[in-house]
Amino acid sequence: MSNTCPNFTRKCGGCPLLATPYPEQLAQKQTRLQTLLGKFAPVEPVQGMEKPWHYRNKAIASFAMRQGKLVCGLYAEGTHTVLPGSDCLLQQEALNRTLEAVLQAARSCRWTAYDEDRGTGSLRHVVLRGTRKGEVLVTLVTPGPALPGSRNFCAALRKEAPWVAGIVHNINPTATSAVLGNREKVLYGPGQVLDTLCGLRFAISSRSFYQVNPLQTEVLYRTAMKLADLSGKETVVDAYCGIGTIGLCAASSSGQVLGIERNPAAVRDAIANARRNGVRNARFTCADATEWMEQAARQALHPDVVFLDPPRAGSTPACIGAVARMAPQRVVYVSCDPETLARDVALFSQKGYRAQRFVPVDLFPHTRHVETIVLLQRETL
Ligand SMILES: C[S@@+](CC[C@H](N)C(=O)[O-])C[C@H]1O[C@@H](n2cnc3c(N)ncnc32)[C@H](O)[C@@H]1O
Repeated sequence: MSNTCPNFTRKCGGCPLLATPYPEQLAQKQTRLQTLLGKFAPVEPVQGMEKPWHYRNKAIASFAMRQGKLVCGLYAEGTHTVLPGSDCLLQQEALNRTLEAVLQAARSCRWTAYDEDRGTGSLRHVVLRGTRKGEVLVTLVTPGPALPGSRNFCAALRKEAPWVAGIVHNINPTATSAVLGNREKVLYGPGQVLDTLCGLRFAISSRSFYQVNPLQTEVLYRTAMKLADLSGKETVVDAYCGIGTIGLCAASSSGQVLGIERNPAAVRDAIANARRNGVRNARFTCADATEWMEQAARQALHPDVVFLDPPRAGSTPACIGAVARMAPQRVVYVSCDPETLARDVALFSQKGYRAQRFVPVDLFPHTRHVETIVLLQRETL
């Protein structure tokens, strides 16, 4: 497929590698990983996608006014200038169609874009979460709680886009770059959508972390399970667990799973996801991963396997130190940033954990990002 994205020349910045053939993108990622991680253990070939298009299940678009008309689209890179359009090559096609339908429904309600300087208008952003079945959760973000005509909006949107399974109104009065605020009101449906990963069903709400590429996430999680090599008896910690996906995938092959996550909405989703899937041996706690690990180490918890899947910034020296004091046989570290992974693997090796192999999975074609899993094995002294 050729680069036919109009925003590529207008520079939304979402896919900087679009002009590079996909095999060449994978080769570049491989070289970078080899340079950063090859000194610790073998780096396996990056597992790419057969069809690296329309994989993203999440879209964030912003509203603006152009010649008196409401428009919606991505920001031009590093700016707050909206590039109108809904034809992204990375987003699921259902999300592109939904963006167009949201815009039409908002125009039919005569809504206008929020103007930060004048404090006028109502619409800031729209966030879409899609499932593999093609259902979509729509979250409209406004600066205040008033959204007159929201019933008409829901009716118009549902008519245009019957696959929309939920509509949420999020209120974000802050002047920061955060898209979503803390207050929400469900306008239509259950306020979340259900997706299937590795045979389990997961509810996703607007504010929870959920991997953006479901096909490749299955490759990632299956690899993580293989590296964890669970026998059915182990105590497993899933740190930075989000909505519980990794821990719940591990639960049927573990004795017990303890999931740790800082975002309360994600923890609520994780608990509901365990119930939804009939998982009885998983518990989820809302806590900072470092604080939880330090306390667990003080209480002499001895997990057999620890999964770590931190955000881009990686884990912390204190968290890694506490994990090492608990002395699990295996640590399976899932990372979306090779630089912080290299830093943390070096820390683990000082604490007696040897990297066995790195398995990279390309969750983000046409971007510079790549996901990598490493198995760290405790060395016997
Ligand atoms: C890369 S996501 C991984 C989520 C999950 N494992 C998955 O595959 O969907 C990282 C998660 O860590 C959470 N997080 C970030 N900092 C944290 C911290 N200090 N303690 C606990 N959780 C944290 C985020 O809210 C997010 O859900």
